[in-house]
Order: sequence, then structure tokens, then C-alpha cells
Amino acid sequence: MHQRYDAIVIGTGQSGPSLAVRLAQAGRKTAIIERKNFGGTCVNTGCIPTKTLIASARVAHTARRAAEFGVMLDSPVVVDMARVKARKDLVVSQSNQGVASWLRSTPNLTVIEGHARFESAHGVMVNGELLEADEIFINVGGRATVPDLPGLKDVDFLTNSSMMEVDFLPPHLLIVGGSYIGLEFAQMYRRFGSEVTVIEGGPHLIGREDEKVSAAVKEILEGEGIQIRLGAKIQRVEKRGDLVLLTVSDNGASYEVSGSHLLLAVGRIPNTDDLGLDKAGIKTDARGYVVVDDQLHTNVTGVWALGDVNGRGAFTHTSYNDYEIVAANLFDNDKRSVADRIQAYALFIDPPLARIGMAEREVRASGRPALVGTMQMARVGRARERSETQGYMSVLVDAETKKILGAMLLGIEGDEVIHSLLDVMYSDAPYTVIQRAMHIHPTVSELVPTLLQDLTPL
Ligand SMILES: Cc1cc2nc3c(=O)[nH]c(=O)nc-3n(C[C@H](O)[C@H](O)[C@H](O)COP(=O)(O)OP(=O)(O)OC[C@H]3O[C@@H](n4cnc5c(N)ncnc54)[C@H](O)[C@@H]3O)c2cc1C
Ligand SMILES: NC(=O)c1ccc[n+]([C@@H]2O[C@H](COP(=O)([O-])OP(=O)(O)OC[C@H]3O[C@@H](n4cnc5c(N)ncnc54)[C@H](O)[C@@H]3O)[C@@H](O)[C@H]2O)c1
Repeated sequence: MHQRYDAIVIGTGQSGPSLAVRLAQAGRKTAIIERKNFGGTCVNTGCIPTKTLIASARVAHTARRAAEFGVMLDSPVVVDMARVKARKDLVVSQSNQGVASWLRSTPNLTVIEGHARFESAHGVMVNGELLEADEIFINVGGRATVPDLPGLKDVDFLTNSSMMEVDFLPPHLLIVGGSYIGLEFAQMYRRFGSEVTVIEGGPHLIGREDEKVSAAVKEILEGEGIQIRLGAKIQRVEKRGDLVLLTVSDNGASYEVSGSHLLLAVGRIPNTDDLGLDKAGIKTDARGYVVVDDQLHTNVTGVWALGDVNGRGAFTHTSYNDYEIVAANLFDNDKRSVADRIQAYALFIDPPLARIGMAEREVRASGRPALVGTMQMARVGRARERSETQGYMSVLVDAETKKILGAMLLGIEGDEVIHSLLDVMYSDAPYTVIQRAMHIHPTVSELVPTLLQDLTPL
């Protein structure tokens, strides 16, 4: 069998569905192919389920603190993990089914379930059928890396995907990797009631951040009773009775860590190894990411790559932004480019860590004269009223142009508040615009102008 389309989208991640609908609405006969769950990682095993579970964990945490607020509960907090999981499954299924029914109800769009593989630059095989199109869009995302650790193949382990099936409380969760996935699960399971140990190979947590930010995050997590081992090189993984045992070396010294369950959170790899890219002549880099230009074209004319698979971003918002860039160039004669994007992301521990633009070490390395403003969250009325004063805010400004270079907000609502700074960066306005703005009391945002009043040389 052989089918001809105007456009084919492979994968239903965070850019594929929106693009497929836009293509179909523009009159292109379009097919979208999904091999597993509609909505991809974010919907099924990533952002949505983890943030739903984090919400349950926060309720447990708040309930344990109830007496501090004068609210007396007459029995200890009990977390029913089966109900926690059922709530998460409901939220996920709403999104997953929403994507599927949106795609299926779009005129001019054919939805195909199966694994797609390139046969040529403009031909894709799925379920034994060859589909051809002049325009092909790759949105296949990535999956958890499983490291080559001695003994691992003989031990049961979890990844962010299999964690979604957990409906019980692991007595002691060992987490290898102290970055986004590791730390979000660490705090979540600690709050559900598990013992948690994080084993990180690098010298500090969330290695992309400035060391003092990592140190502040470490202090918050340790304050909740999470054990953190840094600089840990895992020598061996083995099963001992009901336990998983890790033998770890650190600067020549060796020690053992054991727990009931093991979660691997050591990064992700792109889903390009089973996509037949060689048959299409599509270039990848040394780590398997599809090489794209600033408009997300691959080296093959008529083939684009969007989302995590292009290595230009690793977040839902970067994938969705990829869709906007491709659509603007294809349909709107608007030459949007990835190069115009300002880095922005958050780590959803509680309180969250939000980051935009450059980190302090990047500004220092650039050699440009810069100013910095810092404020402890303990100074923020909203934080004190809620007894959630952990963390601090920090903003970096170019001393000459007065433009904001970057910001880090570790504190309650930092993930929302940071957008006022981000939007000033996008408007290319000086920091004085926000410094002179009147913000609403009592919010976290009201302190942002004050934060910008006391800038000192970096
Ligand atoms: C635990 C976790 C938490 C996260 N939390 C956040 C967060 O809070 N905020 C945030 O911004 N980001 C978060 N992310 C990252 C976010 O999930 C991804 O960046 C986002 O999903 C973008 O993915 P994508 O569009 O590239 O494709 P994906 O969402 O990965 O989807 C790709 C789809 O393609 C399908 N596919 C793959 N190969 C083929 C093939 N050959 N044929 C057919 N179909 C195929 C897959 O089955 C999948 O459905 C998280 C990730 C994880 C793992
Ligand atoms: N809040 C969010 O937006 C969010 C949340 C979760 C995941 N994500 C996305 O998922 C991606 C993957 O996250 P991640 O945390 O798995 O990966 P990561 O690449 O951010 O971090 C992996 C960590 O594991 C450590 N590590 C690697 N091998 C190790 C080993 N053998 N022993 C000990 N430590 C080891 C690394 O030093 C690093 O700190 C992120 O890039 C992010 O884009 C985003």
C-alpha cells in the first residue's frame, strides 16, 4: 500500500499536534503518526503527571504543618498512594484523550497509530504502509537514559515512565541523578513519607546552575530530611535480600548506600535510533539529536525537526515555541527564529526555582560590566504571611545598557513572578521600566521593583 499526503507529522508531543492541525486547516492533506500515547512525554510521563503528584505531596506537607497555622488535625497525616495515583491518572487521561479527540476531529487530518520509520527523504513506513509527502515534521521527543552501570541489568529499577505505575509507598527510594527529574521526585516521595537518598555524580546539584543556587536548593531539601550524596561515582549495583545496594566511590573513598527501590534520573536521549534517519540522509549530532538551523529545517529540504529531538530545548514550552516558529515561517511570512528565544525554565520543587537568561557565572565569563540585585524571600510579606520564607531572588543587569541579563527566583510563586522580568527582556526595555512600575500589595511581585532599586556591581 502507498499513500500520498501533503504533510506528515511524526509524533504527538508538544509541537506535532498543533502543527498538524494548522497544516490541515491550511488545506494540506496531513497525516500524524503516534506509536504510543497521544500527547507524548509531557502529558503521559512528564510535566502533567509529575506536577499533579507534586500537588498531592504539597497537600501532605501542608497538612503536617497545619498546627503551625493554628489548624489542629486530630490524627496523623496518612497518604493513600493508590488514591494519589488514581488522581494523577485522571488528570493525565483528560489531557491524553483531549489531544486524541482534537486530532481525530480535525478535518483533513488522518491519525495513524504505529511506529514510523523513514524509508527515504520523503517516504515513511508505518504498519507496513508507505506514506509519502513533500513536507515531513519530526516531533519524536526522547526517553530516559539507562546508564551502563555494573550489575544494573540484574536489578529492578524505575525511570520517570515506570514511576507512573507506582501506587505504593517505597520505604526507601534511592535516586541516581540530582537534577530536574531526580529532585522533583525526591521531594515528592519524601513528602509522601519515603526515606529518600539522592546520589549525584557531579560536585553539586542541578549542575547547570550557579553553585550558590544549588547550595540553597540542597539546604531546602536536606531540611525536609532528604539525604544527598554529591561527587558520587557508582561502582556497582546489586540486589541484597529485599534491598538494592549501591557501592559508591568519592575521591578514592568507598561507601555503600542501600534502599528498597531505585529510580534512575540521569538524563534523556532522543528517539532517533529507530527512525531510519540514515535512509533519509538526515544528519544527527554525536548524541543522536537531529541537526537543525534556526528555523528548524534539517539538512534535507522539506524535513523539519521540532521539540526535544532537535537538541535546541528540552521543555514543553521550547517544543511549543518550535511549533510557533515553524508555523510563522510556513504560513505567516514571519521569519521567527530559535535564536530570538530567551532561555526560561523552572524546577518544580517547593518552593520552585525559576530561571531566565544568563546565570551569574555566564555573566562573569562574558566580561561585561554588570549589576546584581539580591533579596531574601524572608523580606517578602507574602512569604512571611504564608510561613514560606525559604529562598532568595536575584537579578542581573547590564551596567551600560540597563537591560536585564538574567534572573533567578527561588521562592514561593517564583515560577509565576519571573515572567514580569522575562517580558521586559522580550520587550528589549531597560530594567527601569519594571523598577518604576507600581505592583499590587501584598504579592511577591510587589518586591521586584524594590529588588531593582538596590543594584550593586557584580
Ligand atoms: C519527568 C519529567 C518531567 C518533566 N517536567 C517538565 C516540566 O515541568 N516543564 C517542562 O517544560 N518540561 C518538562 N519535561 C520535559 C517535557 O516533557 C518535554 O520537553 C516535552 O514533552 C517536549 O517533548 P517533545 O514535543 O519533544 O516530544 P514528546 O512529548 O517526547 O513526544 C514525542 C512523541 O513521539 C512519539 N514517537 C517517538 N518515536 C516515534 C516514531 N518513530 N513513530 C511514531 N511516534 C513516535 C512518542 O511516542 C511520543 O508520544 C519533563 C520531562 C520529564 C521526563
Ligand atoms: N521542571 C522541568 O521543566 C523538568 C522536570 C523534569 C524533567 N525535565 C526535562 O527532563 C530532562 C532530563 O532531566 P534529568 O534530571 O533526567 O536529566 P539532567 O540531564 O538534567 O540531569 C542528570 C543528572 O544526573 C547526573 N548523573 C548522570 N549520570 C550519573 C551517574 N551514573 N551517577 C550519578 N549521577 C549521574 C548528572 O550529573 C546530572 O546532574 C531535563 O533536561 C529537562 O529538560 C524538565
